[in-house]
Amino acid sequence: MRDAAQGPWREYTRHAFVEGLKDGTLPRAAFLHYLRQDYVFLIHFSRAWALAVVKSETHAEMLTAVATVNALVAEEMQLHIGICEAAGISQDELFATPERPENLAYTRYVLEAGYSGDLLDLLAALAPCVMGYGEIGTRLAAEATSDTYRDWIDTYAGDDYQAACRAVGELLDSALTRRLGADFRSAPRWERLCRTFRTATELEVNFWQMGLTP
Ligand SMILES: Cc1ncc(C[n+]2csc(CCO)c2C)c(N)n1
Repeated sequence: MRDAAQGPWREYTRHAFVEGLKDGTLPRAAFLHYLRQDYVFLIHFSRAWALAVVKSETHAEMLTAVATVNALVAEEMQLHIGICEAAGISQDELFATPERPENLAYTRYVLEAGYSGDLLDLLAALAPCVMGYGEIGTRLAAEATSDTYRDWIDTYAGDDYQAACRAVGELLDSALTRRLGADFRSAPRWERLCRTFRTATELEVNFWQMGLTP
């Protein structure tokens, strides 16, 4: 799926916003604006992962989906609350953040992929978010030249997050095999799933771009 999204994948994982996290040149105002939007994003993303529980067909699928819902609500949203609180942005303010159109487009696209499709359609739309941050985290942990955004980088480079990426990868592989067979890349649906993955990747690029314009 990533190979089919080549150009956008590179724009996503090497966006100017990401490079600014790496060398510490990203303005603090842009980072806080991004975090506030991302908090709203995570609310809707949690809903999409809850929909993955609904669309599961096995206990193993349910387990991974429900673990992701919990990680999102209990840990990742908590990270944003903590960083914003330290910057003087209260939780009430955070919750009341007006949603930017780039944010709305992305999360509702993912939810719609799940509403109108099955677990595969939903996972194809969810995967770029999970895997992209995994790639960005490991690269920045190795290449960062500043400690300004070290906490953020360490969250995504850390063992817990990397293990979550592997679990989602295994869920995607097994869900594909179960529904389309071991040779799922030759199935008629494969191309469309790759297109969904690519569109979600493009929406990630727009999200970074939104981050640069508070
Ligand atoms: C725009 C945007 N894209 C991806 C992530 C990362 N992320 C979103 S949900 C989740 C947990 C597993 O799905 C992770 C790591 C983010 N925070 N904001």
